[in-house]
Amino acid sequence: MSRGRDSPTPFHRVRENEVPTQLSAGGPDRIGSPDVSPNPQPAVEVSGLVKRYGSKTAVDGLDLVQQPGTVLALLGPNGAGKTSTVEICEGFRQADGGSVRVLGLAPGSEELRPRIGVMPQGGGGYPGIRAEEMLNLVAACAADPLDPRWLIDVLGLGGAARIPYKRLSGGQQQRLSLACALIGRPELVFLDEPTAGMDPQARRLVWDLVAALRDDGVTVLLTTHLMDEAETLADEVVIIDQGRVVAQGSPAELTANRPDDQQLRFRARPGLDTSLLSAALPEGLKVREVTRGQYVVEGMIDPQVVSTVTSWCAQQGVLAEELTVARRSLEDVFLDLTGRELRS
Ligand SMILES: Nc1ncnc2c1ncn2[C@@H]1O[C@H](COP(=O)(O)OP(=O)(O)OP(=O)(O)O)[C@@H](O)[C@H]1O
Repeated sequence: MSRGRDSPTPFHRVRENEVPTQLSAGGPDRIGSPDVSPNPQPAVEVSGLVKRYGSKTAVDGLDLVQQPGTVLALLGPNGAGKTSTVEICEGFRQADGGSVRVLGLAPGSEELRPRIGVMPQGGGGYPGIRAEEMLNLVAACAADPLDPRWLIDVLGLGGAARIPYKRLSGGQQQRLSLACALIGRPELVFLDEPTAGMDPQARRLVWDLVAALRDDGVTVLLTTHLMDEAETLADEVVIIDQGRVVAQGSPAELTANRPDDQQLRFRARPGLDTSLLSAALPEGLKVREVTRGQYVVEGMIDPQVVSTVTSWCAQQGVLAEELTVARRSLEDVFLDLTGRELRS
């Protein structure tokens, strides 16, 4: 039975603009039906995945395991192979090698279809169809859909319900696509770049919704090239580059800092002699030019180290710009592993 408009909803609305923050626990108000067995099988299991397009290897032996009820972010720059990986899991692309199981089943199997929700990159809808008509159509394909009206409200699309798809803003189209992914109460949702092109308010709404899904035990596999998105939402981050996993772990694990593992970063003229700076600093500190003109000093950063770096730069006749002492971010992890920036 679908959730009626007056019946309790799975979301607590705590803000004026009705941004969902959390799903209620248990009972009929769950969006999904998580696996609660003591040794749950992985929600997603990818092993040695390979995808080629002609001579281009887009996914190159990728492994990942996602536990049920978690949020996993595939983080990587454009072209890293995120969409190829996700669309193989969804059953929309064929792998050229390796194996994939989704909820223990082969991607694309009939049995799997009602159990997953898919938000593809860039959305896509018939230009003349109204937002609420589109959601009603998708709801009609589900055995036990959520109430479309309710979901439209939750996603802040109330004012756009009767607007044809083509006339919705990019962010509204994205939110409608997300509503379509969720309407069938999936156990597992794939969200490909869910906040691409959204303004900060809409992005926040989607972030809250993902957190709410997780609270309700729904498994979420999302792709993003935004490290703050991965850092905020994910239990597990898999950083991929050129079709390979370059690092994985929780955001805290990936960015973990020991007291002697701090970073001082600054920008200056490219090609400074880092061995000279290294010699001026206490032993144990490492100095590198990670990309052209972007320098990093790693180790125990104290006020004396900051002072030494700025005066050494002054002696070289260069200004140390954007000097920061910070814990490592996922962006730094990616930069250190690949020598490139995530946004490149
Ligand atoms: N249908 C296709 N035909 C040919 N090449 C493709 C095709 N789809 C993807 N590619 C290429 O494969 C590589 C990986 O693409 P993919 O879309 O999987 O990466 P992505 O990490 O999702 O990137 P983005 O964030 O830009 O979507 C890219 O070099 C892309 O150009």
